[in-house]
Amino acid sequence: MGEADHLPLFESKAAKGRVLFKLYAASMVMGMCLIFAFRAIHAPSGRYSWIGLSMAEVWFTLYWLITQLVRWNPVHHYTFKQRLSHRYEKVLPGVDIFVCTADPVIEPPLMVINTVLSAMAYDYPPEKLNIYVSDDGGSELMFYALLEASRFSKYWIPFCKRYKIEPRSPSAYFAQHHVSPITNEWSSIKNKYEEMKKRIPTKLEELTQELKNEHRGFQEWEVGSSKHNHQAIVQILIDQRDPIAVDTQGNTLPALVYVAREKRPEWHHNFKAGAMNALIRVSSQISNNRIILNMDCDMYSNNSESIRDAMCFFMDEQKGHRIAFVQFPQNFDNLTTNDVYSNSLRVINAVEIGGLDSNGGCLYIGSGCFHRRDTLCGRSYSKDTRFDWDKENQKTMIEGIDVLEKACKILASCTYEQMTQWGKEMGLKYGCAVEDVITGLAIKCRGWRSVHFNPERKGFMGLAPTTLLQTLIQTKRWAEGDFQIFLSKYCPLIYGHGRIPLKLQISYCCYLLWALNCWATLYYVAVPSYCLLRGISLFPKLSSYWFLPFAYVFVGKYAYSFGEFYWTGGTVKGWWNDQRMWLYRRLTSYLFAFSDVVLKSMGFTNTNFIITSKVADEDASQRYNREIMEFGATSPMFNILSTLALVNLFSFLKGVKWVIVDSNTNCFSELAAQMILCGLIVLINLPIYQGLFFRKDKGRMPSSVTYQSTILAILYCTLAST
Ligand SMILES: O=c1ccn([C@@H]2O[C@H](COP(=O)(O)OP(=O)(O)O[C@H]3O[C@H](CO)[C@@H](O)[C@H](O)[C@H]3O)[C@@H](O)[C@H]2O)c(=O)[nH]1
Ligand SMILES: [Mn+2]
Repeated sequence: MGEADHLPLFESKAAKGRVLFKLYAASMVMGMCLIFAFRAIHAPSGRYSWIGLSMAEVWFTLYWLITQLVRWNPVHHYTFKQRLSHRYEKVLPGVDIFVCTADPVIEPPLMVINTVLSAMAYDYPPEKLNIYVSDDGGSELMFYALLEASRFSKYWIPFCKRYKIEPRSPSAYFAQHHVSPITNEWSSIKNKYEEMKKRIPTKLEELTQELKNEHRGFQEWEVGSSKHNHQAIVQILIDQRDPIAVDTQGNTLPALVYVAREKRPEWHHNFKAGAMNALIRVSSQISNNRIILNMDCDMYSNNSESIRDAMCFFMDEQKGHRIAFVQFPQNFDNLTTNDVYSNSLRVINAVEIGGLDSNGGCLYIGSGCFHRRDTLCGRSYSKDTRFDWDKENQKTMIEGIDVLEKACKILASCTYEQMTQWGKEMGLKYGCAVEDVITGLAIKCRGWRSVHFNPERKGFMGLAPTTLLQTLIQTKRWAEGDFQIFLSKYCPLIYGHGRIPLKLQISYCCYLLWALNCWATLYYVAVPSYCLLRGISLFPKLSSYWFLPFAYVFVGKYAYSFGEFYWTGGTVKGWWNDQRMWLYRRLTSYLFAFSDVVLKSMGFTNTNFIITSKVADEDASQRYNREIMEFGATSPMFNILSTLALVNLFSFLKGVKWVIVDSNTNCFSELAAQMILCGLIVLINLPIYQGLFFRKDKGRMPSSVTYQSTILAILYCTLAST
């Protein structure tokens, strides 16, 4: 072994500028202490609004402290893929790639096969890749699309590899490269893609018997079977042992397997976690690769080297044996310039998760995560854990394809998990809306570490929701799942005690306590405006020294958040939108998440998983591209947002009237802070007023919401003024 053989396969660097950050944090803490001193010294006796506000401030401070811990010492990792290839090219482990889809209408098969094709074209020995598609929609349309993809891959993979193109999802590639750089072959492959697109039916009626005759697999769909009621279907579309399973250059193709686990109305299917567990079992029968990559159907591979990146972590001689999973950030390619719904997860990806990583291991957040199979299946870490990568452990199949498929069907049946540890100690955990976060936490509590890897060229690109309601519902699912974990036996502060570092336990709370944020925020939005109407002052006078800490903390917090957002590549307007969305999320998603968790713990509701739609109608997507906020649906969430926006508008106007019309400057000085607060809330809510009163398009606020919230707001204000 030469000198070079001892160099690590990855290195980690701490972020710079930490001293400045720590000074800033210390000064903020001082500011906050002064605020509490003011609250204590000036507390008017028996005023509940004051006590409430103080409590809200205590909460904000506690939560802010957690967010600082998450920012304390972020690390970034860098991989050395050449060293990997130099040392291990021959013994690179096989990878099973899981793609989950659940509904052919809101997750169009064409999108799914683009994800599949991008996975098949990874820069990795193709004989070591196995792609498994889990179709919870149990749809023949999906199956047909996959059949087409298996044929197209014969052309697509050699094309990708010869010209080293990126990204390797055909639709994303052609969208980014309008003009051909490589003429002839480029046009021919593009034509093939377009033809394939035309052949894939979008409606079941278009799937003719003639098309179905192309593959024996269609016989698996029994008469009367539906999304929620059908037998297990496992079809190996590309069998690597088959001599014809080669691309146009004669290279082996990655294996491709279609799986629709059995669904019966009387059996709970446990959403994505259930699908993943079925895939873990089915794949163990077919390829049993040691590394598993999970991709959501809407998230294609944007970087053909990601598998090699992940291997640099797993195969590192020094630290690799303890790493259970490598999570790539989730990036989105359908965001608008200023990201109206703040879906980019910009700061979370660039700052927070790296911080969690240094505090003991990042979160598992679903799509874009590489796992070791055994850790996902419940194995605990022990000091002697060592992996022998040289030992070839890919399964060599001897069974015929029919026998294999039959065996797999049993593994994908409803009854298989009965009386087993699946969903508990094995595989992904059930019963939580964020199966990923809870599973990742449990893995870390078994002694493993994890890595967050955020390379220059993004690893995965997905679709973010494109309407306000979809965004809020998605956030609600996340906040609900997270809060559920906090209240469960897996609460990191208890379950993690002695198992993971304390700073990681607390860091987890940054997300697990999202839902609780609703109360303090709701209070801050609803009560100061109420008191403004009554003429009750809740903050120090403008001329008082006590005003300074408030101003400092407020400006400091937002200036910092702006800097962070801007330096991680956001725009000014994007930051403003981000602030608005945080407010809306707290006022609606978190509130509903909180209530649902409480109701669930009392046994009134069940965990649900509302799948985010990946399609939007023409009209709505035009508005999305123009960054016009989309309301256009009735939802109690909109009622809350509109009512609060109006309440603040009325209070602000009343305050302005005092100052300007009545020239009551004394009153201004007393209530200035509240007026500023209301004024800012009004400013940030401009899109709501537009949606309520000024817009004519289909995306405006439904008139029922307008009426209801106006009446409510007027009632609230009348109550305050009397
Ligand atoms: O019954 C179900 C429901 C969903 N899915 C799949 O789960 C994935 C995620 O669903 P989506 O509606 O796109 O949710 P997102 O909020 O975008 O997903 C994020 O949040 C989820 C947890 O809430 C994680 O599982 C995901 O990996 C993460 O990207 C999709 O591929 C779905 O097809 C299933 O396979 N079966
Ligand atoms: Mn998604």
